[in-house]
Amino acid sequence: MAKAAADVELKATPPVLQATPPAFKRSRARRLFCGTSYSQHGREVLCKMAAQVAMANGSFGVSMQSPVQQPCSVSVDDVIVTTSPSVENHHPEPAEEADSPAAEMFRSKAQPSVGLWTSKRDGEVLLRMDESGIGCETPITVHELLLNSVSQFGDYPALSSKKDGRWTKLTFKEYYQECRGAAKSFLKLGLERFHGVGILGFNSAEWFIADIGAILAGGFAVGIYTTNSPEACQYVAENCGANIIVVENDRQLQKILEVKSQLPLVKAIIQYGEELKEKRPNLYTWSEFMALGASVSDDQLDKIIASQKPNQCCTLIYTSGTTGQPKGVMLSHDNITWTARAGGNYVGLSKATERQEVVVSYLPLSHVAAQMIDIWLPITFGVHTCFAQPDALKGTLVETLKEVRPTAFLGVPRVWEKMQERMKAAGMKFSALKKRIAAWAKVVGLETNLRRINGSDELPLNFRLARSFVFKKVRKQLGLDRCTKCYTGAAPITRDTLEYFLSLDICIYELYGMSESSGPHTASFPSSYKLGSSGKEITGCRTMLFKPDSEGVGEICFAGRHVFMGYLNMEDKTKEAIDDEGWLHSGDLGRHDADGFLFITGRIKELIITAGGENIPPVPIEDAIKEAIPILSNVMLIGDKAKFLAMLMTLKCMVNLETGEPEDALTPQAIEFCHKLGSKATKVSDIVNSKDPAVYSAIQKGVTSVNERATSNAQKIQKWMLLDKDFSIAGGELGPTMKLKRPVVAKMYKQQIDQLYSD
Ligand SMILES: Nc1ncnc2c1ncn2[C@@H]1O[C@H](COP(=O)(O)OP(=O)(O)OP(=O)(O)O)[C@@H](O)[C@H]1O
Repeated sequence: MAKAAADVELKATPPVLQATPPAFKRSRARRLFCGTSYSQHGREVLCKMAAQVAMANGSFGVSMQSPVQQPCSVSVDDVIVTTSPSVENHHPEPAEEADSPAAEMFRSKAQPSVGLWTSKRDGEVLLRMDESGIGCETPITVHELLLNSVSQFGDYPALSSKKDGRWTKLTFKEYYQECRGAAKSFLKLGLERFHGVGILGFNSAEWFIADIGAILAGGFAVGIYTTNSPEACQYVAENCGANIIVVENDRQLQKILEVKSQLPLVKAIIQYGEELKEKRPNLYTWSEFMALGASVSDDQLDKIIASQKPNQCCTLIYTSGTTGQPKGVMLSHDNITWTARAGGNYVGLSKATERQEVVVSYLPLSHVAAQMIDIWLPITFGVHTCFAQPDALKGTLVETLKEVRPTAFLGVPRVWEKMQERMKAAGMKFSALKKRIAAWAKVVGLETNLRRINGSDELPLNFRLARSFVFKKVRKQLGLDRCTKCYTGAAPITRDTLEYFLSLDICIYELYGMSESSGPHTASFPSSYKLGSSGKEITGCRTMLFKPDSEGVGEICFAGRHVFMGYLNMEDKTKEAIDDEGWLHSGDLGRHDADGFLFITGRIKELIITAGGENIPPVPIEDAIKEAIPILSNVMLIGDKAKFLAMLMTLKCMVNLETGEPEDALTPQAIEFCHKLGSKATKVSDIVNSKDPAVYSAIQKGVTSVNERATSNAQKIQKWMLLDKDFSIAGGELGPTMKLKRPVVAKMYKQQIDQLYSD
């Protein structure tokens, strides 16, 4: 039996117990813990954890004595745990003998001091270990997570893809082998340690395999938004030091080729989704790429895998830039593996061995939410991921949902809103009788579900009837008939949309978090739900409301093992995000209710501060306007440093399914709205060019009704303008998760805004 050792260093600084595995000491691939503990119990936990990691590295039969206060040795059957009082005093001893190549790697990577954050690509951080519970579980790497997954779910289906009308699937075992294969090929192509593999394309098995392959090969997995311009792709590729770019198709390839001459570090491009239109040096098809790794040995790859540490970066998530230049959010192995475990446990995901969950992968994978839901939770819990078609968001998503019938589904608010709009439009075509039944069912559905949220478990007869004859059919038509976990996240959702789905007996649970928290921070689920709240912290995560006002609203700050490592190459931005005590400042405003539910009330970065000095969060006003005037698609409140508030508005119009561009034709729902007012308009231009009196006065009426409810005069909308084109991702006004890019809109429509304030 191999002897192993782990060192534990302790420092008496409240409030968190931190530990960072591993560095290297003495003759074997041992791991070092730098811990901060403020209690005897904390020290015990730290020692236990060190022992666990030592065990994971090949030592068995651990038993422990209680650790003592000062520098000490805790003798363990196979593990020697040494404790000493200060992290700063630690200097790793040089290796005496190099008995494994992994040891060699560890030695060269040992850092004299590590903190809670870093902005260096090869940096390490202290892990924010808890004293007990899930927060003190042994940190693992992505590779260790994969091995766990293979041993538990090896033969279960992991990934299913539909091509030319046929589904093909990979089991967890096969998936793992494919990832290893991709890792070898990346090494062959010259992927360097802590350098990026940029992945630019729609969700597919190849996307996942490239992502994980990049990590196993010691690089960074870096999703690039498919909506990025060539320059935005260049920014990300340059920032992460990409050696390799993986693209889906010729359209994405052309973007990279356009900027390739300015990316000297890029050594190869791989295209996975369609055949190459032309051959070029260093351009590979997916199968050519996968074949390259044949000459790389398992041993070579295993050495690199063995050198990886849970507290090192493996993934970069680039923020979508709704508030400025995108930042590379560095996520460590532990950020990903711990958050997936903690988040999945919290919302009650079942393991494949009990009941296999199924999800549909369609949201942009460069976003942290999609990576968590589609890649990391599935690997942790053995979830089966099925890929939607590339035109999912242009209309085919529901077809895939109907076919796959997922058990869990995450939609960003805009996805739920679009579903709501389509269902309303379809409802308009119902016969009078069907319309009456639907209206009755929705009233019953909402009333009953609101009562159930407030604790009632009564299911009255009318509700049961509505469920049998209406709700079940609706769920089936949406492909959500098996789905017990419907989520929204990534942006605020309106109460109107939540209530609409609740009236159809679909309760949408909220996830709240950010890239910097590896995805989720709070979540709601059936027994922990309040309408309009984003739930409570995932077990092991903590919230602090910074500088709360008289109503208890303060900046939401996070702590826990989900907090990111830092922004790549952006030390100042990192220091702005993580304060001296280690709290991550989200920039969001929120309050807790008496039961501990978090309500998000706005974003500091979005606050409008009028010339009169009043702070106004725009979202509640915008939501109220959209609810009062259903023909509106997008609205943006403006008035920063101005004397009064004004609003830009767009109308609901059809979208070109190919380009995603908004068209001039109004949606059937918008046309119906106009007809009810006596307007014959069928196009956006009909309304805007003629300032259609019926529509304009209906909008003014809605604005006036919202103004009447305003808490102060400063919160009233004094002027508004209808734009002749809806906002869109293609147009640049919306981010990839369909979040409004306020600074971009302000710039694009400067002339119109100036006009509002000059008249
Ligand atoms: N459930 C939710 N309700 C309301 N807002 C949410 C929710 N989930 C996430 N958000 C918002 O999204 C933000 C995190 O977004 P993310 O990390 O994806 O950054 P981004 O939008 O891509 O980029 P940027 O930082 O440039 O805005 C949160 O800070 C919060 O404002």
